[in-house]
Amino acid sequence: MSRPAPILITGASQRIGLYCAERLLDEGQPVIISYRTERDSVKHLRERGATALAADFSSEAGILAFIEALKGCTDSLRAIVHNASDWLTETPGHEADAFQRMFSVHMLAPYLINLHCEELLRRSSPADIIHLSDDVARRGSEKRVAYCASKAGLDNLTLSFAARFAPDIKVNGIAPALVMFNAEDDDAYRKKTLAKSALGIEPGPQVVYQGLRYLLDNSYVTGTTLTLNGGRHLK
Ligand SMILES: NC(=O)C1=CN([C@@H]2O[C@H](COP(=O)(O)OP(=O)(O)OC[C@H]3O[C@@H](n4cnc5c(N)ncnc54)[C@H](OP(=O)(O)O)[C@@H]3O)[C@@H](O)[C@H]2O)C=CC1
Ligand SMILES: Nc1nc2c(c(=O)[nH]1)N=C([C@H](O)[C@@H](O)CO)CN2
Repeated sequence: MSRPAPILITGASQRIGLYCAERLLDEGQPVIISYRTERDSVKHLRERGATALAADFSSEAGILAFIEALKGCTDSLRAIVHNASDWLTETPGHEADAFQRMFSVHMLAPYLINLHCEELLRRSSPADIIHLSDDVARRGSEKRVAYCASKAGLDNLTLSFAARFAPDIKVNGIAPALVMFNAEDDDAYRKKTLAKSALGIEPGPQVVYQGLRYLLDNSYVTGTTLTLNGGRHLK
């Protein structure tokens, strides 16, 4: 039996992307990851048989260089998971740079990778694209205007690519609210953030993998963005 086509997860050197890559490898699914920072986790994924490609999506040139490297290591793809993300706040005097970075990582990279890798996906059946968005796109963010706008744009890419690539490639999104804190998050921030949802928990990355598994396994879902927000919209 031929080896299954690989699943690409971008930004998988840590946290949610790393967790999902590990779970897919546990199931015998070939995995390709992109990473920006060399970490022990990347070495570990290589040791488990994953292909790890360095990539910086903050520029068109960086995105196109990644696409070329990707095409050099596979002739098909089972799925693309656009997970890479920069959670920037705009610092005074650097607003335009932050906006351009957010646009590039969250919109230009998925856009160009989807367009350039369509044929790789069409060599697999079924085939999926999954965009990692953010529940905050639903209502806006006064603290992260550029980040939020770029995630809202990503949600719109889900709709457009779902229409363009149907019926051979399903295109969906996952829009979490809090999944996992960062180490530097202090107790006051953690308490305030947990209180924003009806369920009031930090669920961990497994809830994103459950959403990923659902979208990969379901033949009748496209153009949909799954909400994983603990009922934040109820508060
Ligand atoms: N964590 C959470 O609670 C939530 C997460 N999300 C979304 O889920 C996804 C995963 O979240 P999380 O695991 O916390 O993400 P991280 O903040 O850990 O970022 C994931 C990876 O993105 C990579 N990355 C950042 N900037 C660039 C760039 N310019 N080019 C290429 N890669 C880049 C980083 O690579 P490296 O480390 O190798 O430099 C990083 O490891 C993201 O899309 C996020 O927006 C949404 C809501 C809540
Ligand atoms: N790229 C990232 N995006 C987001 C992160 C993160 O750590 N990296 N974290 C969040 C928060 O958990 C937020 O949902 C609650 O404070 C959002 N996006």
